[in-house]
Amino acid sequence: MFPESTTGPSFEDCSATAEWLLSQTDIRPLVGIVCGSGLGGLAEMLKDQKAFKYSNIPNFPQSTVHGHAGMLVFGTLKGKPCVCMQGRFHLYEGYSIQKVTLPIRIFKLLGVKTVLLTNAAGGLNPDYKVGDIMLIKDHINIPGFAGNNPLTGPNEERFGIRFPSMSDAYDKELLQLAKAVGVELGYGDFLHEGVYCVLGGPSFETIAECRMMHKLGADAVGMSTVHEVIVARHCGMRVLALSLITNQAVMNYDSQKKANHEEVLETGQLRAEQLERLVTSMVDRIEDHNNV
Ligand SMILES: O=P(O)(O)O[C@H]1O[C@H](CO)[C@@H](O)[C@H]1O
Ligand SMILES: Nc1nc2[nH]cnc2c(=O)[nH]1
Repeated sequence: MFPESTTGPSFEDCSATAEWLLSQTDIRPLVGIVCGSGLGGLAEMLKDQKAFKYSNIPNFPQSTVHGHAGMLVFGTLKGKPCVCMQGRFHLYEGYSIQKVTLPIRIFKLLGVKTVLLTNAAGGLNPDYKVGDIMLIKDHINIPGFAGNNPLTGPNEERFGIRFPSMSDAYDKELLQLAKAVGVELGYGDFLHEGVYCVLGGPSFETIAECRMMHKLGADAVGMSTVHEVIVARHCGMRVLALSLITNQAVMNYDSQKKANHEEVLETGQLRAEQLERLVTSMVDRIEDHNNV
């Protein structure tokens, strides 16, 4: 028997939420977008919007973090039906890891095929500058090392298999496409491909932890995304994820710098337009791409 804390919302709970949402809108989304800290402006690009406050959606958690508005927005982007989370959930908010990732399963039940995840992250790679964009090619799941994985508990076969692979978590074709689109948009100078490391937060990292993560092969660090990727891959959706490098992780003992959420949100605002253009162009091309 699994302890209650690892059972999470049931398939029936997820279905009830998805059915409720589908009864409220005619939009049948194929792309699901998650906005990172300070990146909620992405949702405003959707046309013909139908927006739901998280507090009005059955079984949905509430956003508690500044920079995460707490709205689920349906609409079209370049004519493509999308659903966008303006605000995600994090482990440090006190939600179970199953609750943090519940919206991803709801995406699946809404009919989403491709998930586009964004986040704000600290740069560990010394070549990265504040404002750079990193396309995520792989991750290091530190909470997962300690058994905190969103698939812990009885496996729900209606979503996926017990032991999904993660070596193919980040869709290679979508990564190539994102790189090409980034270069077309003139972002080549500040676009990277790298490894994202997730921690539980909410405290930022120590200097020793930053050095360790960099030595382990991580290029950026954050407190989200990876759990969503695992759940999305478990139920067979394709994933593209990107980090906006909102601050440089502190790696030296003589540095006076301190990571802070205000800088994270400010950098989000600074790069909002470019990020919106990248996401819009990707959504525009994803369907063409899927049809190949
Ligand atoms: O990953 P997102 O949701 O963008 O948020 C990032 O920004 C917050 C810290 O400033 C943390 O929640 C971190 O994970
Ligand atoms: N853990 C972590 N999350 C972030 N989110 C944005 N910047 C950072 C950072 O430096 N560290």
